[in-house]
Amino acid sequence: MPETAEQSSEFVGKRIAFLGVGMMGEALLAGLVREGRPAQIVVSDHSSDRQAEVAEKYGVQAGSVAEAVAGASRVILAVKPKDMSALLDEVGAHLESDALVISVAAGLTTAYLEEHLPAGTPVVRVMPNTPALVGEGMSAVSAGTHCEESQLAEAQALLSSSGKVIAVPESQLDAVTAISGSGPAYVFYVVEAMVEAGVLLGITRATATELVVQTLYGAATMLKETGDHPTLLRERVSSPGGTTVAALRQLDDHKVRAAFVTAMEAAARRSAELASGQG
Ligand SMILES: NC(=O)C1=CN([C@@H]2O[C@H](COP(=O)(O)OP(=O)(O)OC[C@H]3O[C@@H](n4cnc5c(N)ncnc54)[C@H](OP(=O)(O)O)[C@@H]3O)[C@@H](O)[C@H]2O)C=CC1
Ligand SMILES: O=C(O)[C@@H]1CCC=N1
Repeated sequence: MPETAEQSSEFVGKRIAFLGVGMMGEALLAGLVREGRPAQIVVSDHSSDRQAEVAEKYGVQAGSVAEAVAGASRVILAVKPKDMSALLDEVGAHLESDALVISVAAGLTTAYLEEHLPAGTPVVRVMPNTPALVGEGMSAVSAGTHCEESQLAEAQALLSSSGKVIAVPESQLDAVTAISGSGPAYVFYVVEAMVEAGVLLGITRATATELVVQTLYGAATMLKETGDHPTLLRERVSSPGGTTVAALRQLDDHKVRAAFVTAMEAAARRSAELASGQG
């Protein structure tokens, strides 16, 4: 792996290895690069095309898993759960003794990660989400058995480059996955539906998209900035006998609220299944 003078001296001890730079790996990488740390980062991906594309786009180094892990003080694992066991075997063979391992894989517990890594390895399990790509991510972290407070804080600091970070008990991470991990997909699904409806009502797709996206952004900003309860905010939109109540009655008749609950229960269940190796 080619090294610049800068990378071979002062930055080596702080090197961050990204193993797997698909959707989620790239989203987190983008935050660190925005923070101005590209010289510290080495990426590795199964797909050599993808690895080269990401390395070029963000101006970071690229190499094999062994090259990325050797000399890295932080190792971020962002492969699919089904690929994790093979990756952990490879990582374990090259891991520095004081390296912190951070996994973003859905479902896979800190106990699972610890079991597949050298004894005593400090691990942090994270559930991030893709808005990290634009610095508006939401990550929840839990520490493994050998992870000290300072190492959890280090992981939180690293993730804060791509958005908000909270620490939760690991028992809550399946629920977190159902809420904020998968959450962006529910929002995009609602956007698709609203745009389709707008087109049906005779608005061009471009205009409908602009209307929907800004409405979503405005509503999210109101929720965040006012701190008001969503019920109160919804009631303020709903004039007596008006258009909004007519629409909301249809959503209730179609059991949309209940559908969200059962959908999110399914996501949490699936996260727990991934932990027990079912898939
Ligand atoms: N996407 C999301 O919204 C979120 C994803 N996550 C978690 O993030 C992880 C990654 O998901 P996502 O980014 O969507 O998946 P992607 O498939 O987009 O990315 C994973 C990448 O890792 C590569 N890979 C597989 N095995 C290895 C290996 N041994 N060494 C190096 N690279 C490897 C894959 O290559 P190839 O395809 O060639 O195998 C692929 O490019 C998952 O565990 C997921 O649960 C968590 C929160 C949100
Ligand atoms: O769908 C998944 O399994 C991953 C985890 C959360 C979001 N995407």
